[in-house]
Amino acid sequence: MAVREIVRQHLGLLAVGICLGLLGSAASLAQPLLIGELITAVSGHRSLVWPLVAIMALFCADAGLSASHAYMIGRAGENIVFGMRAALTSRILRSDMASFSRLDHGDVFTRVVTDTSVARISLTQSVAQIATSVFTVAGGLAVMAWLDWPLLLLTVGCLGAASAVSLLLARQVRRAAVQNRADTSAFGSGVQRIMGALSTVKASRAEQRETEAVGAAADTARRSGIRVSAVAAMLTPAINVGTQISLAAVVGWGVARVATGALPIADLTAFVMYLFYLVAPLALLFLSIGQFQQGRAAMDRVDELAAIEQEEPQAPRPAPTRPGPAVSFECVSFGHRGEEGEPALDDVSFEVPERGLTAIVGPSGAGKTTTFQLIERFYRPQEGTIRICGADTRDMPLDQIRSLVGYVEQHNALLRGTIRDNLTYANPAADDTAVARAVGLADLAEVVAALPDGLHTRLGERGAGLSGGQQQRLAIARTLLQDPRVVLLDEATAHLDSDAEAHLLDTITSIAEDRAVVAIAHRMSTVMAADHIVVLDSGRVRASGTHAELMAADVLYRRLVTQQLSQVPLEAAS
Ligand SMILES: Nc1ncnc2c1ncn2[C@@H]1O[C@H](COP(=O)(O)OP(=O)(O)OP(=O)(O)O)[C@@H](O)[C@H]1O
Repeated sequence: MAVREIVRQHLGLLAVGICLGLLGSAASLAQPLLIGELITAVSGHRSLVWPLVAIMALFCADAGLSASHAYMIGRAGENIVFGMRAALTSRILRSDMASFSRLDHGDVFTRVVTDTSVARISLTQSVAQIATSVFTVAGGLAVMAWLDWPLLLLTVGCLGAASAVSLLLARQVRRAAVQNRADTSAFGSGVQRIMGALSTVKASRAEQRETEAVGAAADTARRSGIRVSAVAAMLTPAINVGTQISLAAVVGWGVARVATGALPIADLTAFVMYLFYLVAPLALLFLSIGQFQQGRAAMDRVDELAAIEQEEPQAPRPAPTRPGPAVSFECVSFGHRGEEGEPALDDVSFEVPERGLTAIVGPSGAGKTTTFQLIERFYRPQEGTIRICGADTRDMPLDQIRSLVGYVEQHNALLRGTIRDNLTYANPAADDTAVARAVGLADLAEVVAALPDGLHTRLGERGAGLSGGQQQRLAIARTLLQDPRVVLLDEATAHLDSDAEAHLLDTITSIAEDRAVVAIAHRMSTVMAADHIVVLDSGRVRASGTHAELMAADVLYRRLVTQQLSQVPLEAAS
């Protein structure tokens, strides 16, 4: 949803706020007129009661209207920023994986958090300020014309020149602000990057280098920020100089006309007061135009992110499933860079039985992870058909695919929060019995019992607080709570001792008893335990069968196994 549509939803509140501001300006505008009346009453020896009562009433109305205006505008602003953030979050969560993976995540963060704030100021405070300032200035000029139009012409001449300069400056502000938004975002990306790889930075002794690199980005943002301030700072003085020149000219010529009797002193007093009243709204007008221009740069960035390609539209209803293979690939081809690039999978066909463990093995870059990504429908194949439980994934809503398939990733599978939060992430309604069963199946009961707060123990970023093997078993338990028909398991490559390895294998084989488990197998023990093995090489299915069949028939498989037995990680053999 574009920023414009979100603003449209809150236009009512914004309009009420602006109207209150305009009424407040009208109340301010009437004040010099009443003060003129007061002067006339004093010089004419008339009663001062009504002029004083009217002035006090106007002061109070002005204060009340200004406060309500500020509240309404602030409220509309918060509603708009909420709308933008909610829309962006939803667009990101439903974005097409290929499009999302091309984005700089630090920049995405800056757009969602900072640019929305900057856009809010521009869309509410600046717009309201521009409206009330234009009204006040126009109203002031109208009253001044009524008081004495020759003096008004003089004023407009002086102020017009200053306004033209200010408008030129406001355009410069926009240009400088666009650059500053980009520089701030680059700095945000740098911070995000080092936070995500702090241990690598430390292990590589790159602290000083990174301090300098991220510091340089911060300095670039500082410089462009100073440029914005420098140009914006010239806006108010430009208008002030214009008003001061007008004031000197008006007072000089006005006094001369009072002396000749062409202009009453009360009118000149009121005229000069209006001129003073115009200074602040005029300065605010150009300041707000400058601020609005800064916000437009942020709005463009919000709109750009909101336009991120979304996952394909959902099929209206679940496709019927039937007994048979849990997953089948029929002549599937797919390239991460589209049809022109090198295909990651080329004419791939294989089947995964309804129950049991299927291992996918192959050298690094063979296309194992891509196979999982296609089953989860993170990407769409360019050719061929993928079926899950007999249904063509093209006809299935994404929700149906992702509830039938559970995905246990090798890395980054856990989130900050308690162990229970992590367990129930895919099925928040799971009760304690189901949680305990999943914990038992994943062989985690002892681990959880040994923790100080059991299931309520809090984990750090990406599951910090548990070992690699425990993290993966927790991810398996989470998938089991989702009760999928197919479990995709990207087996952890980190070294596990033989006990932990045996635990993990027991877990995998026991869950494969009543569902299909497809494992990207890095360990020989998993490959040997598999009921069915698919060998991938350079994006093609090279062979498939049982361990014994493949040992007899496939030279690559034999080499992979031999190298694994001599302790070389399976995927490194090519
Ligand atoms: N996001 C991506 N953009 C472009 N190319 C990609 C992307 N992801 C993977 N590839 C390419 O697709 C091919 C298959 O990659 P994939 O990750 O599926 O291999 P893999 O067998 O899982 O490798 P590994 O065992 O090393 O993880 C590789 O040539 C890889 O360079």
